[in-house]
Amino acid sequence: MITALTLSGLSIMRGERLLFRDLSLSIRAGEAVALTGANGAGKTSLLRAVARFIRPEAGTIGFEGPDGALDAETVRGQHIHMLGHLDGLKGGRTAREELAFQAGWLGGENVDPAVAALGLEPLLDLEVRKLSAGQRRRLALARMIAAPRALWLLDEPLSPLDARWRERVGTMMQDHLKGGGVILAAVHDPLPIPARALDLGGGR
Ligand SMILES: Nc1ncnc2c1ncn2[C@@H]1O[C@H](COP(=O)(O)OP(=O)(O)OP(=O)(O)O)[C@@H](O)[C@H]1O
Repeated sequence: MITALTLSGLSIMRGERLLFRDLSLSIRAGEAVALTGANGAGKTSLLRAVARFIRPEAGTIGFEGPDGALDAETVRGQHIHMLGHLDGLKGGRTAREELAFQAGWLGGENVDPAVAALGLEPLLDLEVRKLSAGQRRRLALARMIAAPRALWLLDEPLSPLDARWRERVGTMMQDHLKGGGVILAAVHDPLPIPARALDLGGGR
């Protein structure tokens, strides 16, 4: 469990460009933050820094659990789901195989609740490469139900979803928060749940 995520004095560079500097934020269990900003402002880069895929130029990213500070590598290995806009799925597997693989790799055992929550039953025998963008996104989201983890880092999670699935995934997010989860989501459209806004401003 993560009780708080704290960013202090964070600066991130990509290439030669400083995307933002001196960013501070604290998110507690049960809270969602909607990260906004223009194209290129650094939303994805911030999510990737929290997931430890890239190193900040300055500042710290800290995680707390019920017994105090959590080691960042443990957090990355056990407590984070990162959902990028490319979904991270293998095209040649069936949806059933891919979900079983991803859930198993992340330590999830029973995929049935995830299949039901994301309405995947009719899609399970299709190859991932044959799924539509919204169907792929639902498959990608299913791993977060199949292998529960506290911190959801979501990059434009709802963008390919139709109105019905936006609403259902909104309910999933709300359930995650009620269970003590934390959500940091990069968005261009408002999230369908109460969320604090953090605007990274102009990009290029
Ligand atoms: N690997 C990289 N090397 C150099 N520059 C990069 C790299 N990845 C991203 N950038 C640059 O960093 C800046 C921020 O990119 P990022 O993807 O974080 O923006 P974003 O706010 O998520 O944008 P969008 O709304 O378009 O998704 C962009 O100008 C991009 O070109």
